[in-house]
Amino acid sequence: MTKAMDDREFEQKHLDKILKMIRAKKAELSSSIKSAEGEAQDLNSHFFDDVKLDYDGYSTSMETALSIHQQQQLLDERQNAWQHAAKQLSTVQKLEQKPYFARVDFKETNEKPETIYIGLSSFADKNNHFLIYDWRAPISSIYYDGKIGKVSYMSPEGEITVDMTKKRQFMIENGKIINMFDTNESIGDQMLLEVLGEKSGTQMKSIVTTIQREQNKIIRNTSADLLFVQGAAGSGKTSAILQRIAYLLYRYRGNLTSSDVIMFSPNQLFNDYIKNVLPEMGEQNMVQMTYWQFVARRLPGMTVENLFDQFEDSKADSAISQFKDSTNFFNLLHHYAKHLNNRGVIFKNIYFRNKKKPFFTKEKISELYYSFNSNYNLSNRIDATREGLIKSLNRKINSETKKAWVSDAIQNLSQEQLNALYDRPDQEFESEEKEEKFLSRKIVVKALDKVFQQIRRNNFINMRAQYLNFLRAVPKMTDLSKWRIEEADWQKHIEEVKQSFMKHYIHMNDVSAYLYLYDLMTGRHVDYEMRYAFIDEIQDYTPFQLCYLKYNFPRAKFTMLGDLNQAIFTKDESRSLLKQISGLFDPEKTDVVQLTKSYRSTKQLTEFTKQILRQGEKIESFNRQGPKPALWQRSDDTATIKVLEQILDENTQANMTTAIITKDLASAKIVAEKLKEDKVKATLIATANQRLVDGTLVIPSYLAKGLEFDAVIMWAASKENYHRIDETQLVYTITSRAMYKLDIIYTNEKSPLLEVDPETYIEK
Ligand SMILES: Nc1ncnc2c1ncn2[C@@H]1O[C@H](COP(=O)(O)OP(=O)(O)OP(=O)(O)O)[C@@H](O)[C@H]1O
Repeated sequence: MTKAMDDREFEQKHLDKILKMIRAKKAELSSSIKSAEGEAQDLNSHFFDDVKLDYDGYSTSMETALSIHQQQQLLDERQNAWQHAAKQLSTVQKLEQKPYFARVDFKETNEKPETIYIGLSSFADKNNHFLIYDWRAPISSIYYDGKIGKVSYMSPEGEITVDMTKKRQFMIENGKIINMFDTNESIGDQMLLEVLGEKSGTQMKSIVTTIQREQNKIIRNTSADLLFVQGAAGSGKTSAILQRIAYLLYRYRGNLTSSDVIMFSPNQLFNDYIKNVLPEMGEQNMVQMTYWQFVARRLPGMTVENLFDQFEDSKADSAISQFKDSTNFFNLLHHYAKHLNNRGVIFKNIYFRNKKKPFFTKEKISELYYSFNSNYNLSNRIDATREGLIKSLNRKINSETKKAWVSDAIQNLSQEQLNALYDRPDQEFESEEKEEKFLSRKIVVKALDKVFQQIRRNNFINMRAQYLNFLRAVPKMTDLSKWRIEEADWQKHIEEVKQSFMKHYIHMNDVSAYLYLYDLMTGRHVDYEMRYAFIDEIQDYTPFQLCYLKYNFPRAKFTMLGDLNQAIFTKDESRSLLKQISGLFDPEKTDVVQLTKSYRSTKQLTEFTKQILRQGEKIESFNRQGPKPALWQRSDDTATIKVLEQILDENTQANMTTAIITKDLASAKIVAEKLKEDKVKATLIATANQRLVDGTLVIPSYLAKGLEFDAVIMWAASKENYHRIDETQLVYTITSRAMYKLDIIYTNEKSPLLEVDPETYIEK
């Protein structure tokens, strides 16, 4: 028998032994869950038998309350035991499918040699001896980090160096080892090749078995306040974030829960794409949001410019936008708000019934607001004003009850409405006059609730006018010519903002500033609880937005990941992003990591796509083989559709999912329509709220962010369609979505942005 066979046999035996123990544990847990369930049911059905009921008068007596409480506690304990066992069972069930994926042998100085196995979670025998180590345990780090020989890892007691003598990887299916490799590399290419060779699906997968060394650094970083990751398309940024969240939840278990972690992602489609990764690793998903959701939920009365409009709005790269997106603009707002402490807050009248005569005039509100001491800050001022207004509101109740509308209202009440006003059905009054007084007061208080709510919600501040006032003040606070902005253009811009406000519409480059001004004026409480904030696809955020997120989550540690080469909304502005935001964090606590290797695509595809970039030379390809990209030039639309259908046919035969990526939504609709006419099955993804499905998709570029497909067809890649230099990032984003096969179709001349070494593609 060869040594390899020997080893394999040995490992299979070990696996069988572990599996046996796992199954025994599973049976044990299942039965204890059953009995816990039974007991809880029993308790529940006898709940009131055991509780001493003693209803005396209106309130439950102390003894009854205590008895209910005790019974409840008993139930809760059972419930907890049950929950704990159920969680354990689900872990064990996962382990049963794949107990572990690696083994490392190592020796610590002056200690005996050790062998450990690493899996998705830990598993111990009755004596608490670990048979499987969680991949996030300190010692597991050596599997990801080191080559054979001396290697260090961080333990809770500090750095420990060991001598690693073996590193073995397993592929296990249905209790059988189907493949195993001994490797000297951090993670052997062989294993990675196997994993990457698997077909894509509508759901992202965890990379826990093959985390790369550089990725591991991101995952296990606990020191940085700002961890900034710049990584090529497909270098595993998104994968690393999700693994990092799982790691942090493990590392700080008991202190950190998934609700203390928030992740901002490019769109809803993407959220859907990644939603299974954490649950597969046995963790709960974090709070997930898009920036649009984050701001729009606070402005229910306004329409906030959406992704679609933002993409189609070509003015986005003007000098004015650049200025409004900058940290300078953020700081200007702060200054402006400070000056409001002395004067300048714009108020609104508050009305009640009479639409002509205000209930509280704006002059009176202003007088109240500025009557407070000048060392008040803005938020105290607003609180005091609110209180003052509520006091005067209460004072007005009496005089209001004497008005004619109140007695009219009482006359017109139905018996049912009347009954609802009394405190008790049998309420008695000394006289009719007293009863009328009581009812009048009730009616007035109810009607004034609207006014009360307006005060409570700070609706006496004229926010829109205030924001416009700020924009008007900008030229006095800063020299706009430094931003290449003419005064007249600025005035025109203000007028445009005003017009859109009148239509209750707000642009993306106003919304954060608008909310920030509101927050500064009202002292809205920011979220001190959030401990970790993750921002994926950072290149599509403006410096202003990042400042605003930092302001909203002052205690959170930030992880920002992105590829400045894929900036499809902010375009070239993104280059200065890191510089602009680095000022927000302590430089000592800022770590910047670069990921240069692309794992998504085959060597042929990466070699092609990286040339599209002006600075793409840093991107390394991973040695996985596939066909070269194909360029299809055809003379007219009929011919391009024919080619499209031919490629789809080939891809489907080869069992590949294909995304046809168009520049915008309009052309995606046209393509989908044409395919439908020809009875070719394809799903149009028109909004981010749709679901990803198997089969062929037609999708506009800005919704394809962060996703990947076996095969991509770039539609209408002509010069006419893509010619601006700032569309480079867009073309790169589209083409880098492909894992295995890329076809590019166009009529007439091809886009100059696709001018690359002809050796790297084939023309068909
Ligand atoms: N260490 C790894 N082991 C196995 N697969 C990996 C690894 N790293 C990345 N991948 C795979 O590479 C692909 C790209 O990863 P991911 O989407 O995380 O990259 P990204 O950097 O976020 O890409 P983009 O910026 O283009 O959206 C995924 O299929 C992922 O599973």
